[in-house]
Amino acid sequence: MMSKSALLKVILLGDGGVGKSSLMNRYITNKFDSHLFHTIGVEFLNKELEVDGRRVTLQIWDTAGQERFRSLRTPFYRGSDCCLLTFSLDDGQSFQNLANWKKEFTYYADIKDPDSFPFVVLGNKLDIPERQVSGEDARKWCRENGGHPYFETSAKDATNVASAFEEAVRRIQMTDDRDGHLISTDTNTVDLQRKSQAQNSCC
Ligand SMILES: Nc1nc2c(ncn2[C@@H]2O[C@H](COP(=O)(O)OP(=O)(O)OP(=O)(O)O)[C@@H](O)[C@H]2O)c(=O)[nH]1
Ligand SMILES: [Mg+2]
Repeated sequence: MMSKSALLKVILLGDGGVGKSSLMNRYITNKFDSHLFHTIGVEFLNKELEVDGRRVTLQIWDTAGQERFRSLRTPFYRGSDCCLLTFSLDDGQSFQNLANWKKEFTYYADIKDPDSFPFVVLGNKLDIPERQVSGEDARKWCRENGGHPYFETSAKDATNVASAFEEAVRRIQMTDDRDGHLISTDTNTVDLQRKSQAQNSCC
């Protein structure tokens, strides 16, 4: 039986139109729609995968980036295991807004220690030749804001999409391993008190 820790919630945040829904659709259904409607509120889809020999169910939450939908998306941030901060490489403003997205997420998800929370940054629409954001600037931002991994993706031609989601899983597993979360599951609780008593009576 799978433990609860195998269900990983990953949330996509970023300005309206940067391609969050397209990235999720590309990853889950391997399809791309060039006339996608703006998302209203949130939607989620599950995908089972294996990363580095561990089976997980990835639950991808796609949110509405437009400001007018703020109150519809923020209640769904809690319980996220990883946040994918997304911008569009042909839209400098969406890159400038990454800091606001990180702040909004940290606040509404109630993240106690943002420095150790796994964020992954995605620069999408790599297939569009007219870039407004250089890879160098994006990497610099990631370095200076917590050392986040950075991926340049294209939902249109599928570049790096699977790699980015798999990196999210890896980051969660790294954080969980470090904090020891994977040791404790619903069916197998370790009782430290009892163990120490047993050791005392034995020796
Ligand atoms: N050329 C290109 N277009 C893309 C790419 N990803 C998304 N698009 C297009 O960009 C537009 C917006 O994409 P969405 O996926 O709806 O953007 P979103 O971030 O979900 O937007 P909201 O739901 O409003 O937050 C659509 O017309 C997509 O077809 C990409 O990688 N390359
Ligand atoms: Mg959308």
